Amino acid sequence: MSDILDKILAVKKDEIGALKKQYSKTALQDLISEQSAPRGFAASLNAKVKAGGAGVIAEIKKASPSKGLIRADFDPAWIANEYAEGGAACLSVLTDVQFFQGHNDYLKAARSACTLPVIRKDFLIDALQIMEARAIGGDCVLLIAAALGKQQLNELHACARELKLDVLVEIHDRAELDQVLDAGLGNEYLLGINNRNLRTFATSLETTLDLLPLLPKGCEVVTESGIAKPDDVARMRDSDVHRFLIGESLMRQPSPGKALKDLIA
Ligand SMILES: O=P(O)(O)OC[C@@H](O)[C@@H](O)c1c[nH]c2ccccc12
Repeated sequence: MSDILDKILAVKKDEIGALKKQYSKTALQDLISEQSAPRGFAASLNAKVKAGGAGVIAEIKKASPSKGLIRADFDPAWIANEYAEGGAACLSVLTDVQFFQGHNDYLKAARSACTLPVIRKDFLIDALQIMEARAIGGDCVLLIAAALGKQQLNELHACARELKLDVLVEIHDRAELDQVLDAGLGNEYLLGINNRNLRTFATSLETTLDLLPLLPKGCEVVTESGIAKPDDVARMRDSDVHRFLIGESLMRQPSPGKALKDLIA
């Protein structure tokens, strides 16, 4: 039986086919050369943590396959400003159209509206999509271990670094952690632990807490998904996890910025 991740990846393969028809590598390189230098994504996140705060990647997400429509009143530029004022270190913008009702234009709008660095949140399995991420103004890309083999992970990471993009590598369990550690990425990446299983949608903060003892020393870990209450943040920070990726709980509030402030106060 094919699960949601398989379904998404099948659509991505079609999208990559279309992208290849639309842009040659040189055409994308031309678009990239028109972009300003990426804003330091990891640096912004780490600066908040160094200063003793929570480093939050605040997510701009209209809908998801597990929750359906999350926010009807959806203005990415306005939300980006809310998040910036609420103390976010970085933004995450969903660009997947079919499953998350995202768009590349939402990333452009959010990034132009503020000075925060932005991660392109999508299912990236081809170098062309990494180039596209840079061409639309992304500062960081997500690489999902569950969607990639070791060698692909290594190649896409190298491609991103060459384009001066930061990388968030996402895992969900021990096997994926081993896969990432074996992929030979050096230490130039943020390690995201997704508390949500992308195949079943089951979400538990224990996912992060259980994997912590297995992580290499000095690993810059980001806990992702299901963070909804100040107590969730406190629990993580008590376990020395200071970087967060938070979407839904903020997007559901009338003022996402105020919600962020309250969450990390
Ligand atoms: O809305 P939440 O539960 O706060 O989760 C945000 C983020 O972690 C989630 O959107 C996410 C994590 N990894 C992903 C991979 C693809 C799409 C989405 C995601």
